Amino acid sequence: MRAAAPGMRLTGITTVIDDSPVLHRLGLDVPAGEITVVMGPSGAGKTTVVRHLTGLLEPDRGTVEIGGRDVWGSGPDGLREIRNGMGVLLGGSSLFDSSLFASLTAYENLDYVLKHHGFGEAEREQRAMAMLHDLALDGVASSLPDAMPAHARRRLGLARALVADRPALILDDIDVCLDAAHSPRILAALAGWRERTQGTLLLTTHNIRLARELGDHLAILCNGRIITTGSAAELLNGIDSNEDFDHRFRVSDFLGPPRMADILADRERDRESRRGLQMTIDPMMVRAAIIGIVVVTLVVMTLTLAHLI
Ligand SMILES: Nc1ncnc2c1ncn2[C@@H]1O[C@H](COP(=O)(O)OP(=O)(O)OP(=O)(O)O)[C@@H](O)[C@H]1O
Repeated sequence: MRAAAPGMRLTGITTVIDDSPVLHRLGLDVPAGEITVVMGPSGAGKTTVVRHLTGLLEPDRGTVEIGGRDVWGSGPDGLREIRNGMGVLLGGSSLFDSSLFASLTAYENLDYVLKHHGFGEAEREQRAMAMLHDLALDGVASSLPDAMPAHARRRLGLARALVADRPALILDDIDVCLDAAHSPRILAALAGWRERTQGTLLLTTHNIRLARELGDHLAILCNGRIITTGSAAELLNGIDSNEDFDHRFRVSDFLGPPRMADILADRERDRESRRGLQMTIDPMMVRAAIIGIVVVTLVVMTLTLAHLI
């Protein structure tokens, strides 16, 4: 039987690390069975949100819920159960970040996860081999993670998160995997996971195209707060570059003083839109509006005078 996809919710999250505020009153809803993409500039707090959701870092204030369960109020056993229900890929490309066992080969790393989730031997072999193939890792099945190139190690981390078809998936900064040669396979593997589990996926990325193609929902995180949420397709419609992204979401407003280049670019855009507006005003319409105002004023004055007399 397929496990139900959990919703995720962060409420009023405030986090201070080394006396520096990182998140402040952050709220985020991740609907069950859908894909939510979190975007925002470097240092905005995306990884910190992931660490709260995955039970790695307790916030100073606020609550984190997964499937209605309080992640930080469930005790060690509860936390373990919640963690068992999710596949996780942490940011960064080091061995530690990818949650891989250094002493196990690529194949054994996947087999370990599958055994932990109670799969029988035949299904373990079938699933591990299929996942290695899907993510172009056949050639390194017998290699230890340390001996692999960083991009392959990263894909193995993703394979580990996907292989047991858990109903929740949290992927921090998968951009590292998304080189031109491998991104179609990665997107296909994610689509396969989604089809099989109908699960909930939260991912963080800087990749606008990926967010638009994959995301149902988009949340923009800036300076430790969610500043915008909505449909990923609608919010990212027509955005092709980081400059477009910054302009639409006014990201630079949240990062200290604005840059002169942005101000000059805004002025130019205003000038252009004024020019566009002037061209769309029809002189006949202006004349008709003035005549209408004069007629209405005369009628009102006549009625007022008649009333006074
Ligand atoms: N362990 C830590 N010690 C000190 N500061 C930290 C630590 N972890 C995070 N921070 C600080 O918290 C802020 C948010 O970091 P975080 O990694 O969550 O941002 P991010 O949005 O994921 O960035 P990126 O897109 O570059 O991965 C940054 O200013 C960072 O320096």
